[in-house]
Amino acid sequence: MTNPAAAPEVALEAQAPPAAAAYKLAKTYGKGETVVHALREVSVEFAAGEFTAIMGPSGSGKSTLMHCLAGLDTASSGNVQIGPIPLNGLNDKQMTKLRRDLVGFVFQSFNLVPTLTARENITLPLDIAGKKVDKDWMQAVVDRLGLADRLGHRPSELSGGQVQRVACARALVARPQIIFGDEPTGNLDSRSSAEVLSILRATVDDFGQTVVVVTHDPRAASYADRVIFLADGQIVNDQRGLSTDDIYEYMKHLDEHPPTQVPEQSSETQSPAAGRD
Ligand SMILES: Nc1ncnc2c1ncn2[C@@H]1O[C@H](COP(=O)(O)OP(=O)(O)OP(=O)(O)O)[C@@H](O)[C@H]1O
Repeated sequence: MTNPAAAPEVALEAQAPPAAAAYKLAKTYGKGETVVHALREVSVEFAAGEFTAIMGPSGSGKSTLMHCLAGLDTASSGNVQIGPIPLNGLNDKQMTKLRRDLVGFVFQSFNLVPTLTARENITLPLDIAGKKVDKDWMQAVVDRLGLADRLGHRPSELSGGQVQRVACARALVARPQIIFGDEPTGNLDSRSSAEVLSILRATVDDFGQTVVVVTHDPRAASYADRVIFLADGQIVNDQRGLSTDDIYEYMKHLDEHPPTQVPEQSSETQSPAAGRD
């Protein structure tokens, strides 16, 4: 017999809004003969609690897409939503507040403040925003990342791996709607890189966090639940459960069938999974 208590949960899950989404997002640079279509009406939704990697050849529009999604850049047309909030029409002040309240960032260079302790670095975004730190949550994050006995140290007194973990804790402690990573492992050796990716993976698995990273590295992308491939400003593939080899093979395929072979324009030419449905 069906458990009647389970039904509402399923219904709620089906209706859960995406953590972030782009609808028909276009970005062009320049005009006339020199025009560059960095994004060609890209539509994509990022489900809450999922880890997505964005891949594609150099110049395919990965960073542009991520920057528009994170409210760091504005598109030429189309819409972006963070949670239920459309970014269109927000002024600079509102955009800054939205980034501060709803978005976490983990960048290639981890941008810790050298004169502050690990604890102060972790709480800095909340302190700037004048918000109270949720002590229990901070403790849970710090414990999970193995930083409990390092909170009084400055970045120069921490190992490279610990610096990365502090940067991840800082992104997590404000409980953002979504964490964006721009090549978060770009400068790291393979061990440190695996550590950052495991942390991001754990934030999704243990805390239900939503994570979206741009990466060139098939191994890094294999930590994700879902991989979106861009070519020539369009989503050309969107799949879940890919191995490093699958991702490597598809990237090779994109190199052998360069972006000029992707048809011009519009959401109809994208992977069905990329559309707003
Ligand atoms: N400020 C800009 N002015 C002109 N063209 C730009 C500008 N920023 C990006 N572009 C162009 O837009 C396209 C997409 O760039 P984007 O940086 O998003 O690609 P990417 O996939 O992140 O590349 P990479 O992997 O090399 O970092 C490229 O053709 C790039 O040259």
